Amino acid sequence: MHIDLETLVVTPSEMAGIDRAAADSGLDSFALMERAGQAVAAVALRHHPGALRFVVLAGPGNNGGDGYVAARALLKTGCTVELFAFGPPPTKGDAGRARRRYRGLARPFVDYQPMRGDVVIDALFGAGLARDLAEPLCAAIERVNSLAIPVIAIDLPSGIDGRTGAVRGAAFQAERTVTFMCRKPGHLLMPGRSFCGSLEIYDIGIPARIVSAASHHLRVNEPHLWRMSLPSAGIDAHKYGHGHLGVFSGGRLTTGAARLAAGAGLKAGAGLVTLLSPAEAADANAAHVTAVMVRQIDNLAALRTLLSDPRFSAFALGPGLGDFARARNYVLALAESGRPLVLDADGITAFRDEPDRLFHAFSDGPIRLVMTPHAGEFARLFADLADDATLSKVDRARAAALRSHAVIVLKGADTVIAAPDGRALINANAPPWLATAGSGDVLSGVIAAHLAQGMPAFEAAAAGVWRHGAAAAAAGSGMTAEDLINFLNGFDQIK
Ligand SMILES: NC(=O)C1=CN([C@@H]2O[C@H](COP(=O)(O)OP(=O)(O)OC[C@H]3O[C@@H](n4cnc5c(N)ncnc54)[C@H](O)[C@@H]3O)[C@@H](O)[C@H]2O)[C@@H](O)CC1
Ligand SMILES: Nc1ncnc2c1ncn2[C@@H]1O[C@H](COP(=O)(O)OP(=O)(O)O)[C@@H](O)[C@H]1O
Ligand SMILES: [K+]
Repeated sequence: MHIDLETLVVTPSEMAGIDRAAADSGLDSFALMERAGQAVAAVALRHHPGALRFVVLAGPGNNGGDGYVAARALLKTGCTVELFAFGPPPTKGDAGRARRRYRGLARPFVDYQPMRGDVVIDALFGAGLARDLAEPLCAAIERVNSLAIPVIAIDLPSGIDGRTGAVRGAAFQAERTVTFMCRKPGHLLMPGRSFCGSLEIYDIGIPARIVSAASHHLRVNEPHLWRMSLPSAGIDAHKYGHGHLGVFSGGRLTTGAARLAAGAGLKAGAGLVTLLSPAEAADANAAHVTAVMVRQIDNLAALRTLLSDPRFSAFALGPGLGDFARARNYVLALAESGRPLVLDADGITAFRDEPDRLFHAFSDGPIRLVMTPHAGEFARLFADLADDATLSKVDRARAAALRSHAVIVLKGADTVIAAPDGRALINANAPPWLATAGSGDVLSGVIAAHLAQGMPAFEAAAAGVWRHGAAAAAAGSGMTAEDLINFLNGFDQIK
C-alpha cells in the first residue's frame, strides 16, 4: 500500500511517538540523527558554498544533537565552523553521542557575536520547544534577524511552536528550514509559516507505516485528497447532473456579494444558479446578471414553495445578507429541507446569540452544513474556542466542527478545513493578494457549487478552498474578486 507522506502533517508530540515507535521497531535512532544532521550540512553547503563561517547554535536536546552532527560534517569538508552551545550540553542518549563525536570547540552561547558573512545553523530547539524563550535568547535571535544573516533552521525555526505556529517570545526568520519525514503544523500555520523560508522535507528513513500509524488525519490540502469526489470523476456524474444552486441576495444596496457568490458558483460548475432576491433588490440583481437567474423570495412562505422543487440541490446564504432575523428563519427552513448549505458572513453572525439553535438544526443525518467564517465570525459562534490560547487553529476548527456537526472552513492565509469526524486540512496555495474585498463571497459560491453537484461536504469545502487559491495565484497580484471568478479553472484542469 502506498502511504502518502507528502501531504501528511504531524504534531511534535505525534513525532515524538513516531520516534519511540521507530526505536521500538529496532531502528537505530542515532542513525536517524546522523542522517538528519548530514542532510542539514548538505543543504548548507549547497546554498552557501562561499560562507565565511558556519555558526552552529546548539540547544540542549536532540535538535542540538542534529546540530552537532551537522557541525562535524561541515568541519570535515574544511569549512570554518564555530559552535555555540545554549544550556547544559547534552551528555546522554543520541544527542550526547553526537556531541562527543564532534571534535571542534563548543563555546558558550553568550559568546556569540553575530557578524555579516555568517551562515547560522539553528539547532537550538525543534519539536521539544516547551515554553517561551528567555530574554537573552530573544535578544540574540533578534540581532541575527536584524543583520539579515542567513539562517538554516533544523526542523523548525527556534521559537516557533511546532504545534500551533505561534512565536514563543522570538523566532529566527529562516532562509530555509530542513525538516524530517513530513511537515509539522508550525510549518503551515501562521505566523510560523512566514518564519520558515523555503521548506525542505528530508526522509531520514523512518518507515512510512510507522509515521502514518501515529498521525491523526491532518494533511496539507492537495487535489489528490478530493479528486475522486469531483463530479466529473465520480460514477454519479450523470445521475445528479450539475445541480441547481440558490444564492440569497441582500437588500437594495447590498447585492454585490451575493452576485459574486452566484457568478463563482456558475463558473465553478453548478448547472444552474438562481439569485434569491427580496423584491426591493430584484431589479438591481436582474440588471446585472445574464447566465445567472433571479427569483423573488420575500418571505418564508415563498422560500418553502421554492424548497418544494427538488431540483434546487444546494444553497449559499450570508454574503451581503444584512437582515439577521430573515437569515435565521431562512437557515432553519433550509435545515429542515435537508438541503446542503454554505453559511458565510451575515448568515453566521445572525446566530451569534443562539449558536446552539443553529447547531441543533443541522445535528442529524449526513453533514450538510459548511460554515466559512474568518476569525472574527468564528469568535461570534465559538467564543470559548477563539479565546483559548492553548488551541491551535487546527484544534479550534476541529472542535467547532464537532460541536456544530458542520464542516468548518476557518479562513485566513492558512485556511483550515475540518470535519466533525476529525479529518482536517491546512490550505497552503493561497497568495496574499487573495485578501481582497469580496473574495470570501467567491469562496462561498465555489463551495456551494460543489455541494449542488453532489460532492460530500468535506471534499466540497476542501476542493473549493484549493480552487479559490489556485485561481488567485493564476490571476496574479492586483486582482479583484470579479477577476478571481474568471480564473476559476474547470475540473479537468486541476492537476
Ligand atoms: N523525531 C525524530 O524522529 C527525530 C528528531 N530529531 C530531532 O529531535 C528534535 C526534538 O528533540 P527534543 O525532543 O530533544 O527537543 P528539542 O531539542 O527541540 O528541545 C528540547 C530541549 O530544549 C529544552 N527547552 C525547551 N524549551 C525551551 C525554552 N523555551 N528555553 C530553554 N530550553 C528549552 C528542553 O528542556 C529540552 O532540553 C527534533 O526537532 C529534531 O531536530 C532528529 O534527531 C531526527 C529524528
Ligand atoms: N494573507 C492572506 N493570504 C491568502 N489568503 C488570504 C489572506 N487573508 C485572507 N485570505 C483569504 O481571503 C478570503 C477573504 O475572505 P473574507 O475574510 O470573507 O473577506 P470578504 O468578506 O472581503 O470576502 C478568504 O478566502 C481567506 O482565506
Ligand atoms: K531549530
